[in-house]
Amino acid sequence: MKKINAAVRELGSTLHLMNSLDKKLVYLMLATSLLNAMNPYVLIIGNTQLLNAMVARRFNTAIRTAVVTYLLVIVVGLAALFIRQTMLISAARANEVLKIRIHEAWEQVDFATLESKEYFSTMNKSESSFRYSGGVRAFFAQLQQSLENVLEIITGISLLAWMVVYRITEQQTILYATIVVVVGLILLEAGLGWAYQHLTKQNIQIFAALMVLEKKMNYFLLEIVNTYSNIKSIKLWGMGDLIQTRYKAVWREEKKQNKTLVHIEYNSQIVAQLISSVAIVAIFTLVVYKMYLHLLPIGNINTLFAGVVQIASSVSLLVAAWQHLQRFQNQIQYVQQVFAISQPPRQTAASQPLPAASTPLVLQFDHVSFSYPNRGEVLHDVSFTLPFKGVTALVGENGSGKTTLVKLMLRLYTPTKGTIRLNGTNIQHIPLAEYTRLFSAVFQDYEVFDIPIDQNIASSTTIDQAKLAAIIQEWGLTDWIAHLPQGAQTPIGGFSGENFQPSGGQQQQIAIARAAYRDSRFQILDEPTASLDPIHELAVFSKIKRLSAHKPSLFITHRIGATTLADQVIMLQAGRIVAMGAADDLAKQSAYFQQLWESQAAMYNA
Ligand SMILES: Nc1ncnc2c1ncn2[C@@H]1O[C@H](COP(=O)(O)OP(=O)(O)OP(=O)(O)O)[C@@H](O)[C@H]1O
Repeated sequence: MKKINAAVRELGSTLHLMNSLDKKLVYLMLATSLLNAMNPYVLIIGNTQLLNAMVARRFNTAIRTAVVTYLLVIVVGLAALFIRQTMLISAARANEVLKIRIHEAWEQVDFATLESKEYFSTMNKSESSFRYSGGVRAFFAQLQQSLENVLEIITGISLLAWMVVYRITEQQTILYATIVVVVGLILLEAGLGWAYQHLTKQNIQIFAALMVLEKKMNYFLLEIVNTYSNIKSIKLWGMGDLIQTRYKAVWREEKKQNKTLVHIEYNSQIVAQLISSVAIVAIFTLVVYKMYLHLLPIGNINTLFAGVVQIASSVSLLVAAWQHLQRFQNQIQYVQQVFAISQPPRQTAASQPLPAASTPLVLQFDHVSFSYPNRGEVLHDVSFTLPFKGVTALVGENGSGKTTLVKLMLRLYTPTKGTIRLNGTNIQHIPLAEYTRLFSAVFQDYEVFDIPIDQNIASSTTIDQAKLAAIIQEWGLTDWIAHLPQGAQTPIGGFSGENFQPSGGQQQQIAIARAAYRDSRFQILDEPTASLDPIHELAVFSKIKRLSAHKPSLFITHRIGATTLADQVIMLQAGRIVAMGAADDLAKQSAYFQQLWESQAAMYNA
């Protein structure tokens, strides 16, 4: 029941979306279905009357019936054709309108609110869903076909049911035979209905799998062979076969899924034919038997034959149309998701202001745990207090959770358990943009963008030139920036055609300068010296110390020696805090600190 409710709700929301594209589409679809479903039965009933009149030798009535019937069929047929064509033309236009809306939704997405790259895969999927489902035109064509078939089946069954039930009580044998046939049919049809539903589910799953395969192919085409550094590695390391084999496997899988799809559609048709033919044979026998007993006029044999043929063909068409419609339903959800993400997030009533600029700030982790999706917990029940003052070093082995902890602090992720508070207020209740401005953070995977260097540093097109010059000077960027054709205004990368590619170390310097430029209250540096040479590394460490007099900082480091620059040290091991305090104290008290110190000292002495 829940599933049916969900399917009806989804269909309702798709119809709502379609209706917003063109209001007359739904009416055109209803009118076409109604007229098309009417026509076969006008013909069947007209022919039956004609036959009955001929058998009774009432020729004038027969001629009148024939003229009225065929005129009606022609008029209804032409009207249905005209309305259907109008519907398809409107649907084609609505399809373009929907595409434009999807692109507008992409345009409106506020990048700052996105949490993962999943959104971009939703964007891709919303495009592919069009290719796979055939778009608005296909949706209305299938919906109209389904509705028409349902109406035809209902009318056909009503006619047959009438013939079965008519004068049923006049003979005991026909009464019992009818009861037995109807009960048997209900049971059999329930079983066949279940089998059909199962096949439809498989059909939809294959389409979902095909979309995943498409995403993999896109990954290959857009992210692997479209990146020069990858092609370079493929050539240098002779990895062509290795990578290509992997993607040939995707093609193979796609071929396999398509074959299964053909198989399922074939089986669905068999089940559908069984659904209609078993019932038809049983009812046919009953009705012919009634005619033999003179309980029905012989002319009605036409209604019987034609009704049966009509139901059988409607069931077969409905099977195909229904499965298409279900696929469409399944895929249009990506479009709905894109629309949902492009809506501006609603401000919660519980939104709390930041503490006043002069108030000292304290961040408090209270029993915080975190798991990445599809992964076990990587941080376990972490509690500590971090005042925004002095220099804090966060130390731990690879994968111990240092970066994750900092990302939670910055609200790039939300804790799966526990709470992070700023001066007592849950940070989730503070408006995100205001909260984020408290920090300037540089990560290992720092990003510089295809815009001029000065805008990269200022994170804006409005630049305080004096401040910029001081920071460039202070952080040692002057040497190489001075040699560029447009100095600090030189754009980075190929987007602007300049194609200036800063080295890894230069990119990191830009990222650090960006952090220094921002008037934040706290500075976070994730492994700030990882790609710097020893001379720059030493300079950065001593500057962190100097700058921290004005701006409190937290830096993540593997270099245990660098902890001597910090006022306090937090040590993480396998997602738990194992020690916290001044470096001198930890050197005496923490076995883990001593162990790291000794292993690194041995490495430098060697
Ligand atoms: N996006 C992600 N999805 C799944 N697991 C992740 C993700 N990012 C990190 N992890 C895992 O979480 C654990 C902690 O990673 P994290 O990057 O926080 O460690 P770290 O201490 O900063 O490591 P390193 O010193 O190597 O940078 C690791 O086991 C890592 O593999």
